[in-house]
Amino acid sequence: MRKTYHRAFGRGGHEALRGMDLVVPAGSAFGLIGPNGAGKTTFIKSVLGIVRPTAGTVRVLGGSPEDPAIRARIGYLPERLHLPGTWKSPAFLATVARLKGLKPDAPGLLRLLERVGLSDAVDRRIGGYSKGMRQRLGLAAALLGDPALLVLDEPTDGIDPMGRLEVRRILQEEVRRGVTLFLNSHLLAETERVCDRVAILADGRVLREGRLEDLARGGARWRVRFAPGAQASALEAAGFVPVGAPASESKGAPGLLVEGAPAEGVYVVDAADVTVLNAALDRARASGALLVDLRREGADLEAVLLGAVGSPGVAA
Ligand SMILES: Nc1ncnc2c1ncn2[C@@H]1O[C@H](COP(=O)(O)OP(=O)(O)OP(=O)(O)O)[C@@H](O)[C@H]1O
Repeated sequence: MRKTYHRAFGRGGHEALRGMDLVVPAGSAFGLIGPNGAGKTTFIKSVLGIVRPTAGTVRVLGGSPEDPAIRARIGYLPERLHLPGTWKSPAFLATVARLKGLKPDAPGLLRLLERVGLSDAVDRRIGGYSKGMRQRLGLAAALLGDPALLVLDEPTDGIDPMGRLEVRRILQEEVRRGVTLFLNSHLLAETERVCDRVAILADGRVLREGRLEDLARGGARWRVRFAPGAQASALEAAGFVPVGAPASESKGAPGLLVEGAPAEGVYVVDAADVTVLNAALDRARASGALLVDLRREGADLEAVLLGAVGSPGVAA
């Protein structure tokens, strides 16, 4: 898909999307990340039929984003929310429900407001709401009618950490319900916690796309620290490789290259799943070793993003 914004009264234009190709599997929690100006909002607006691609096609929920029946199954929280300041939230939600072709049901709307943590604010005018409260109201509007697809552009913008936790809980509930979640957030920790797939967009193109496990977490390698006194030979026989040891010296895991400064009691082990990991730990414990710390090796999403788009100076 391509999108060029044409300049008024001028020639040429700005290519916001330059051949973007992306499939979001149904039922996934999909995160779109990338630097400012990458084209994320343009892509979201194309998916929603708000912006028409210059070239290419968008299919959403098996149909066209311009089909009202398809649009009715999408919940959208825009990046910039425009809310009627003199209204109260139940009236606002009732109007959004009507616009979505739903019959507003007052107790249902109050339950929804309670779900997003706004039950104490139903009698106040929206104009007096904080940024976080406005975002929560926007989320409630997006959730109206139990959409099959939730498209959220910076949903936790302006929300405090406790509020973010609440929003995350709601999004996780929705994903468990079978909703497809499409999230654009500059808070990478947010994307990491909520999403199972991620695409990195830069300069109008998808640079990387895949399961978060595969992109970010390095998957199979674990770093383990044992209490002083553990028998190194027994640990190596159990598959643990001391950090800093050249691979050739490793008996337990041939081919495993372990970089880093040698640190007493610190080892890595490759284990494809938790059963293999626990079997290795059982072998270590059987030799008398005591586990002190265990963490998965691998880059976080920030490192993956920087690796894909280069340094911030280059990426901007
Ligand atoms: N209506 C428009 N007219 C002209 N250019 C636009 C328009 N909307 C976006 N652009 C340009 O298209 C490019 C992509 O913008 P877009 O808002 O999609 O990026 P983004 O990844 O969402 O950025 P951010 O993270 O800053 O919100 C930018 O260079 C932007 O200036």
